Amino acid sequence: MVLAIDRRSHTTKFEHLIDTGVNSGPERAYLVAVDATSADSVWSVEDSLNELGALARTAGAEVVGTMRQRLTHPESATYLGKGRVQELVDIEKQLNCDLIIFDDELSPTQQRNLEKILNARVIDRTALILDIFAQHARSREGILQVELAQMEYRLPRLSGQDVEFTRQAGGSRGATGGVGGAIGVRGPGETKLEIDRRRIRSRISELKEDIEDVRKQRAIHRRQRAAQAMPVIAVVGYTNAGKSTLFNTLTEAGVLAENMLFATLDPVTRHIVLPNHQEILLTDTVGFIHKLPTKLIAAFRATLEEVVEADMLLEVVDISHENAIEQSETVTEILEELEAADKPRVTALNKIDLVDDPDDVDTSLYPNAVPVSALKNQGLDALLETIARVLAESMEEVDILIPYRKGDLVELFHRRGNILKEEHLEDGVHIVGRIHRTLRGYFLSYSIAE
Ligand SMILES: Nc1nc2c(ncn2[C@@H]2O[C@H](COP(=O)(O)OP(=O)(O)OP(=O)(O)O)[C@@H](O)[C@H]2O)c(=O)[nH]1
Repeated sequence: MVLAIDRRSHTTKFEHLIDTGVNSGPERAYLVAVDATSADSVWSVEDSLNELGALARTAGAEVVGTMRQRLTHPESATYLGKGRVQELVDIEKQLNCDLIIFDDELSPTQQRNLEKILNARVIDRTALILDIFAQHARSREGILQVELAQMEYRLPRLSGQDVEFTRQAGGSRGATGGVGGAIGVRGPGETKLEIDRRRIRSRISELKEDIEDVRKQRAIHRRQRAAQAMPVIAVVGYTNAGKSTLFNTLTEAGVLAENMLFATLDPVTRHIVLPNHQEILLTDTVGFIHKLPTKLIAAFRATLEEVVEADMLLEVVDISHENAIEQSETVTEILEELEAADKPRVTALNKIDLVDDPDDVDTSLYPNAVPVSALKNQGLDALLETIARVLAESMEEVDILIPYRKGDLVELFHRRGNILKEEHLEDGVHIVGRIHRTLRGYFLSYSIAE
């Protein structure tokens, strides 16, 4: 995969792993998986292959067949056993395959060995996911994060072929590859491969620095938001569950919604008001996926910090998907990795309009679940009410007397808190109510001692 500048628009774009076939028809992909599932595996190999097929189609390929082999673990040299690899050589000829896509991340050795044996291009699940992320990266932050993950993925896999990268997000600097290029000046005794490695390493450190700047910027934004003291709710969910659509419907924010995996890469935050007049910030995040490459999670740390720092999570589940439960479990596993699984959570069981019998949906399988259709605008009032209720549960009760000269604080309580009792006394407004912990500090000094 090569990064290049789109000269017409002067914006950065990625050249893709899969030829989307505008001129020549889509590339023909054959999918391969090792079935190493055990009794406690969440995903079956069929479901994993189906999903790999959806990913391949999202990237623009046509799926022409699948193969699986039952093994306790993939073979270290060639992923599949020798016999199956030989079978694959025949199949790729018969089916005229352009690509063979493996359902796990291949080690650099597996990749090299398979490339020697097979004629079609060898791609693994990680490279495919990274490619789709690259297609959907919109903001400078998203582009930087995807490029870092791609570079880290490529470094151990370099085999001495050309590495060319000609861009810097934002277009401030460019360097052309090849001998004598701005980065690629050959040092004494250096081979082409060594130069390539050195260039990638130096690009990785540049990217890390840029992403560190992004993180600092985000931390500043979070502090500014904290000063507004509105609870932050992060929208999380499996890719394609309908996060952006729900986010849009709830905020009318116009975030891109596409029927493709990973349309969302960059978090966006919007302000909404709940039915009880409480104000919250809703933040859209990146879609999760089964076998999400760990390098990608690391590269997306700046984005995922929004989830880690949120006060509550709104998980969107595509309840019409046959793997809805597996997808939700995968989301929980990733949240556990991020140490964010214990946050209060509301689940939007989305796409209920596609379910034949909505009454059959077992809402008890998900925390605080509400069936909705983000697209058809169904169930959204109930969802907002549930968010308000769950948020209230994480609020703390206060009993305060606010002097009349502090009218702004009374007003703040009206907007952000739940008032249980309010009376106007001689020396101020007496309020008994619940307020989110982020705001409690403002009112502590007005507490009425027991
Ligand atoms: N029928 C139906 N389709 C929906 C609903 N909500 C979303 N969709 C469709 O599902 C597809 C994916 O929606 P998105 O909102 O882009 O999903 P996402 O979770 O943000 O996706 P990623 O960016 O991949 O994480 C789009 O084609 C939406 O129109 C719904 O309630 N009903």
